[in-house]
Amino acid sequence: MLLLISPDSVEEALDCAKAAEHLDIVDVKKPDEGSLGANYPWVIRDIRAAVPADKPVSATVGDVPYKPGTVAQAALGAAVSGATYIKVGLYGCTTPEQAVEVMRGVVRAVKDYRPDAFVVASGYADAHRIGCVNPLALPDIARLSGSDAAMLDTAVKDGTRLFDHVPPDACAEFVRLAHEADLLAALAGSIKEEDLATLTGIGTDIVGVRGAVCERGDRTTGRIQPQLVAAFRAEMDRHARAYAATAS
Ligand SMILES: O=C[C@H](O)COP(=O)(O)O
Repeated sequence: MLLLISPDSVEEALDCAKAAEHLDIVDVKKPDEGSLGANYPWVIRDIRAAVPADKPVSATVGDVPYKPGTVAQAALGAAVSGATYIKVGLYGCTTPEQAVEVMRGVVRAVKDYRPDAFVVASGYADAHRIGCVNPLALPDIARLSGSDAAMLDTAVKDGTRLFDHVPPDACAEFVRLAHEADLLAALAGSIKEEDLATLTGIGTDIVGVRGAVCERGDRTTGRIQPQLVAAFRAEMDRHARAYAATAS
């Protein structure tokens, strides 16, 4: 399982860089603009310059509206700024058809510019609270649009977590559907260390985290702490070993 960590600034990205050996993807975000809030192009560029070259930089395009042209242009902006993982939160899409249309535009805009870029179609585990597409529709949306991964996060950061909205069995189905479609499955949403056994067991490919590696567990007022990133990774590795031992 890969570990994706979401800093909100160059300063936090530098703290991520101190823990670079423990993480896999640095995900640029602006949490005060929403769960998948988009940051400025120059922040993406500066973070790309600040973290080791072998660590991919991801950028969120935002909790986007159903405006395919606007979103495609924004996604290209993230790619031009140096991100190679482009994440789109399909917040304003109320049907799978709308979501596929948005993601097709993103895939074309990004891959015309950079064919090896990795496009992530993200939905929300708590979609019922905001009226967007069903979480289990995401793998099909990603497949039909030519995206590379399907992801779930939570839209409302109020202390509720991924499994409060999409229980482990349904997350397992999400991962199964993603794998059946040859996609990576990414899961996030106030994930804590205690969730790692389940996430490992269901075959999650990428776990996305912010709050759990911030001081006081506070994704808004706390800053990412390199030692918390290292501790989180150690737990991931422990569960990976335990799972491999039981599987063999
Ligand atoms: O992409 C992952 C998110 O940044 C998750 O943030 P969170 O762990 O605070 O919910």
